[in-house]
Amino acid sequence: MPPKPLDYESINENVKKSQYAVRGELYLRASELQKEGKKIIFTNVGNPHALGQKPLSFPRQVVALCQAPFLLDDPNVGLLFPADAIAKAKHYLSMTGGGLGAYSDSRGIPGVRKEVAEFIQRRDGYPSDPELIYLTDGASKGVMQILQTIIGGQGDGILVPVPQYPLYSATIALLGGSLVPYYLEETANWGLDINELRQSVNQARYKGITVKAMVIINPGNPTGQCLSEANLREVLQFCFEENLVLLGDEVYQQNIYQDERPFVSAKKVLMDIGPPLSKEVQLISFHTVSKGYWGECGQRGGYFEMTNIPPETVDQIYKVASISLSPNVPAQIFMGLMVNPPKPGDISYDQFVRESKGILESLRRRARIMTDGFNSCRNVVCNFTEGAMYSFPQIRLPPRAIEAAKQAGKVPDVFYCLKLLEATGISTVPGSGFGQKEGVFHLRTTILPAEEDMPAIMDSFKKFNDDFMEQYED
Ligand SMILES: Cc1ncc(COP(=O)(O)O)c(CN[C@@H]2CONC2=O)c1O
Repeated sequence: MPPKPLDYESINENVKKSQYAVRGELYLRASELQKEGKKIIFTNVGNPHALGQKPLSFPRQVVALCQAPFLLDDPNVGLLFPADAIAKAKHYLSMTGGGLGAYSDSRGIPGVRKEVAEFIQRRDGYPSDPELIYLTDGASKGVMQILQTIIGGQGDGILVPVPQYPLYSATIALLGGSLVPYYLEETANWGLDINELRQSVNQARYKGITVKAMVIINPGNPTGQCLSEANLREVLQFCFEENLVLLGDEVYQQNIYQDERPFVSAKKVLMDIGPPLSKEVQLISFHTVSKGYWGECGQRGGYFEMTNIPPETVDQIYKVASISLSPNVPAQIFMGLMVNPPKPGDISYDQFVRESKGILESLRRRARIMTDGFNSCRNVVCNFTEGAMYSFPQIRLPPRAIEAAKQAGKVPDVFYCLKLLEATGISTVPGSGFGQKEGVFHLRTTILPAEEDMPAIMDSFKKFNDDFMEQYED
């Protein structure tokens, strides 16, 4: 009997090649332990609401009214919802062709795309065209669609930072393309070195790979570094010289925990540079409602903006977007609300600022608590989380621990993270899931556990780690 079409040996080899560690072996083991009744702290995913963060009130009020427009006809609606939420709900409902249950335009609701363009203009000080902004089911789907547009086969290479967020490595594998790594320098606070970039591109070309794009994740995941304007100018100049499209993953642009390097978009720096680059360099910028102080991961709202992309290519991207009919409509409203939040003088403005500021200030404190906690541990060093939502400490494993991992048939940092999980219930992602230099080991955790729980979590980690090092050190 020949293998059936969906027998393992029959399925697409690219599917088998793709890996996504954020919900990989550690997550699966943690889920098993949870089922057995062990208390697990899931810090593997940047999923703020799953770790207790409360949603912002205003967006939920607006979307609740959009989901249940009959409430707007209730004479008591004003007793439960502020007037500006009611007005906003009517504003978005008027944009949908039939409410949240109807498909929207495959590129997203034009009115929301216009609000995204206006946000980008306010942020960067340069024009943004709503026709070149597509709303997507989370930034993930936008990234996947653009990579699909670029990668035609094994010969097409994508420059990806290492450590990287495995959406990129997994999607490149799925599409049968080639990942071309450029290593971030941990000792330079995960700095990006143009010479390293050039070397990676040359090595790839030597192997016959056509490097077509470069990914930057700014702020970084898992590394948390924020790129300076100078870094971005170097990167854009590099893309211009090497004929690369720049994919600017900027989903953490609201998550900034230091004042030295505030977020600046690749779009703004490109426009600041001026011609020829500002007219020539192709740039796709991504954003989401999943991060920042919104953390609305489950809503699945995102966008990408296209800069210097030829109309005939935009038409192809539109055609492919049409295959999926419509991005999810409630999430488009969340996106509209994110880029166009309550303004000074609005009834909900004070509450919105209080809630959002509170979340961001707490994240900044938690970034510091976690970094300092890791740096107080034996054989652990950790760069400060300048941005994003993660801490990525280096774990200096003694040779006997590496040997024990080998005996257990595990990659060293997987071995360490499994021991950590079993001992403390802290569920992390091994650094090997993000890529790292040979012989250097890390783990990624989020800075999302509740602030009041953070000291106890760090104490629990320190006890485990120092006992582990005691056990395996010579
Ligand atoms: C750099 C980066 N880009 C895109 C995404 C996708 O976001 P959407 O929710 O908009 O699709 C994530 C999600 N971060 C994952 C999710 O949680 N932990 C992570 O590392 C991310 O970290």
